[in-house]
Amino acid sequence: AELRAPPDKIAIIGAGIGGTSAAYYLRQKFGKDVKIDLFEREEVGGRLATMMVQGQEYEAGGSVIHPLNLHMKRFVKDLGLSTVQASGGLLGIYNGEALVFEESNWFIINVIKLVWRYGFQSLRMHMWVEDVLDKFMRIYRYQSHDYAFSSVEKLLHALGGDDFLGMLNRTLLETLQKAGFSEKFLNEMIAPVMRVNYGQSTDINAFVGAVSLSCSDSGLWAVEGGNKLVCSGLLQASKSNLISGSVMYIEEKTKTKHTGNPTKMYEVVYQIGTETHSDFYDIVLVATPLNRKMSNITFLNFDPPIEEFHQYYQHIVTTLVKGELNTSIFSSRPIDKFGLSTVLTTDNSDLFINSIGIVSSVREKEDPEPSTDGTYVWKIFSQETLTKAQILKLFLSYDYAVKKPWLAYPHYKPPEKCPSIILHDRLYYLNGIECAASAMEMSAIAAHNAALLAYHRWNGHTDMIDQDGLYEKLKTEL
Ligand SMILES: Cc1cc2nc3c(=O)[nH]c(=O)nc-3n(C[C@H](O)[C@H](O)[C@H](O)COP(=O)(O)OP(=O)(O)OC[C@H]3O[C@@H](n4cnc5c(N)ncnc54)[C@H](O)[C@@H]3O)c2cc1C
Ligand SMILES: CC(C)=CCC/C(C)=C/CC/C(C)=C/CSC[C@H](N)C(=O)O
Repeated sequence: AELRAPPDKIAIIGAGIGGTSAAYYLRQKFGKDVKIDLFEREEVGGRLATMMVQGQEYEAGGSVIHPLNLHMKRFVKDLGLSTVQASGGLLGIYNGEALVFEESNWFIINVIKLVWRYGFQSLRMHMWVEDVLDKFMRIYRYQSHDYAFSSVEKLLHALGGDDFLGMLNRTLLETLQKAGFSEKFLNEMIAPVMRVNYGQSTDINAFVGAVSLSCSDSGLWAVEGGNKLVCSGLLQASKSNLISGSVMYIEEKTKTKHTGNPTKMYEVVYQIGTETHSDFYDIVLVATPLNRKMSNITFLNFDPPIEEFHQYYQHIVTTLVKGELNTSIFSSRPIDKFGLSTVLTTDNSDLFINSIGIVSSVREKEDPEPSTDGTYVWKIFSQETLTKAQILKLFLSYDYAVKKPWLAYPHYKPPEKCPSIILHDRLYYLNGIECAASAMEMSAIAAHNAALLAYHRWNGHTDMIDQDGLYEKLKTEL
């Protein structure tokens, strides 16, 4: 197909995994001559961030990556980074009175325990998640053939039709109830996984529920040295220009280019310290959640106006504590026989935490060495900031407790209506995909899609956008 001259300048707002992977894909599509500016007002990495304590670094935000997250896998390979395993250790589930489930070191014992308590529901649940993941994986084939989608809904529909898209409109609870799962299994096994991963219960949409349950698969991994290294690596590999400033306004204006032609461009107004600057761009990608609390970007004088997004993001606190766990909260067994390295909680546990688990530093290849003094570094997720009294309830003694609050991911409340990807002619929004599910891979998928969409729309390749029947069409192609 005919190609128009590439754009001169592209702006990306936000240098998290979404923004940096967008830079990477835009460079692949538009070539070396396009100037790409990447705006970041805090740290490169965004919600991929580490906390440094006593000379050791730990993941504080996005920490685990699924073995089938193929974009993340590809980035790590292309950037020459190394991986570490991100799961391990034994898991327990606490309901406020007792541990209702305790994992054993022996696979067969776990199977017997699960079948004894829940019949074959655990197996059926894995099959349900696998079915969702199978359809989800179709996106990689579509994207490798350069197909793009103009909305999150169209993207999800292309993966598995009405039923797949319909998962956004149903809660996980109603979906699994309809599929015959028992109240006991939902309360004791499913809700705790939703609490640790998304700070909510089974009231979230069924798609993000499946994504969350996929975290129970084996083979979860992380990037050695910290997941945020992917972002700095992509920034460098894409040869983009990092502008450490905060974007305040975006406005469409007519500019006369060097060719002498009046051209519609976007003026991006940003602040570095107390100084205000501005620059003009042909294409703009917004790679941060658009709401007042998280990005505070105003779209000036657009006709029709660009809608304001009010999606509420879940407040979650990550706390790292080095100390000796007060195991008597969870179990009457002697402390040296506790053996669990993660405890999840049920909705009615009446405990002030969602989860607690031993963490390894970002450089540890294996599980932490057995401790000689009974102390480990524990990562706690809670809805609110933990008080000293609460920490003292959880630990017999502790060396330190460091906290990081997040507006972590959307508060899911199906039916979900996802924000538009195309905000204006050449102005794109990536983070609407989080209304389906928030995860590193989801941002990378949104970034690839936005780069393809921007490229095809720039060149007028409408046949590469929102194609029906892609699955059937690509079945016979390599
Ligand atoms: C505690 C926690 C645990 C998580 N665990 C996992 C996990 O284990 N696995 C997983 O896959 N996902 C996990 N996630 C989700 C995952 O981290 C996010 O989905 C993903 O990192 C989002 O990336 P992003 O680039 O889209 O957004 P962000 O990382 O939020 O990036 C947006 C960037 O834009 C910048 N910005 C905002 N406004 C402006 C402005 N006006 N001007 C300039 N810059 C601006 C911000 O500073 C930020 O750096 C977790 C998230 C949290 C918070
Ligand atoms: C997108 C697909 C198919 C899979 C992604 C699965 C995945 C890794 C989801 C992560 C969900 C999430 C927000 C987890 C937060 S907590 C993670 C972990 N338990 C921790 O201790 O940090």
